[in-house]
Amino acid sequence: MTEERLPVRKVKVTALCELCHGRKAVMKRPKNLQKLCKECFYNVFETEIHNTITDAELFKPGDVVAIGASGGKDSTVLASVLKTLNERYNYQLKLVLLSIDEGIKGYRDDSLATVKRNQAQYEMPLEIVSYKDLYNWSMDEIVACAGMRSSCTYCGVLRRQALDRGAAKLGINHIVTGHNADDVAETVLMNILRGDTARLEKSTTIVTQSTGSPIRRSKPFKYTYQKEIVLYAHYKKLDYFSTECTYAPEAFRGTTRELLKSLEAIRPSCIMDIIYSGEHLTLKPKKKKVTPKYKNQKKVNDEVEVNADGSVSLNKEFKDGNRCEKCGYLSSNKICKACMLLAGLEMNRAKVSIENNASIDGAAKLSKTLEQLSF
Ligand SMILES: Nc1ncnc2c1ncn2[C@@H]1O[C@H](COP(=O)(O)OP(=O)(O)OP(=O)(O)O)[C@@H](O)[C@H]1O
Repeated sequence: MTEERLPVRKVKVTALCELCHGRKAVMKRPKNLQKLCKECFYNVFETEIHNTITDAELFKPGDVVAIGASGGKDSTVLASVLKTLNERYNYQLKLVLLSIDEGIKGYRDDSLATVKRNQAQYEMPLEIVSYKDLYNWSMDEIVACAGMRSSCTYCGVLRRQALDRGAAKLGINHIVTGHNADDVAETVLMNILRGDTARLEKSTTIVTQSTGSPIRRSKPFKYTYQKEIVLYAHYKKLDYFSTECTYAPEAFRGTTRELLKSLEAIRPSCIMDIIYSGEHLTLKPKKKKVTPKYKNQKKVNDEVEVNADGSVSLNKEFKDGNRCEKCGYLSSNKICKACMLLAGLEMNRAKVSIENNASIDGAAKLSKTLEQLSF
């Protein structure tokens, strides 16, 4: 996520807070340009998140909830606000920090140091799960093998499963993430621009769950502006890590983000308006699948269906609770997405190793390597 300058609009020193009418206003609230003092800002910011949580009935007393903690501003503010609300409204939650170490030198190692400090500051247990341990690949190795272009695709799929596995290891079935209103609006816009109606339908859902997984994910910041998260972290002096990921952000998302920022500058409410539009979109019912013309004509390849993302689904008898044939983790597909990507990487690594060996020792070494290959 692009790090931005502190989004405080200048307010005349004499202006009073429009909520308490007693204290001096120190900012114009990014969401609606209301002039507020610090205390009233904290209050509306936290109360809106509390309302999101209660309206969507995200938690129930006694829940153990894992906070996806990257050390960045969103998840750090999320940990801080959830701790505050849990105490203020007696949610009776047990909060745990769950971090994924993707293995990105100079980035994730530093941000994990922040999460470790947060662990002490917020008095929450911390679990760290690494790509290297789970998949035997770090992101640095993946990029060295597959290049920068698709790094976000690999990282997204692997992180999703890593978070699920980390939560499962702790016996937790609810993960909250710091995805905010800007992220949600950006996703709606991106799916409209791509004509991706299947994803568009789901892009504003506050609670999601992968097929086959018992673990729910939710976004308590669904209606929280990124600029307000930055302001809150700044005024509260929260300890967070603010460096960009070493690898390039997904190009199309980056462009959509810029578009959204330009729109927000002209009309701050457009972030909420896009989310509202996404929530109220009604899509045409999907066309029914074409069935074979003749009763006795058997569908070719009845057992297996290849999905748009390259993964393979079994026929309808393959139900939730099934496991990936390669890694054994829960998956509604025969081979889970992570294993599909990793298999592609292994093939690439083998290819690179063949090419390297060929240049050193020539054809004899190449045929020897080929004999050893098994996919
Ligand atoms: N390495 C990680 N470990 C645990 N959770 C993560 C990790 N990376 C991302 N997340 C979760 O996913 C959310 C969105 O991640 P994204 O990569 O979009 O970063 P971001 O918007 O900059 O968030 P943050 O400021 O929290 O880093 C984060 O707020 C966090 O809850």
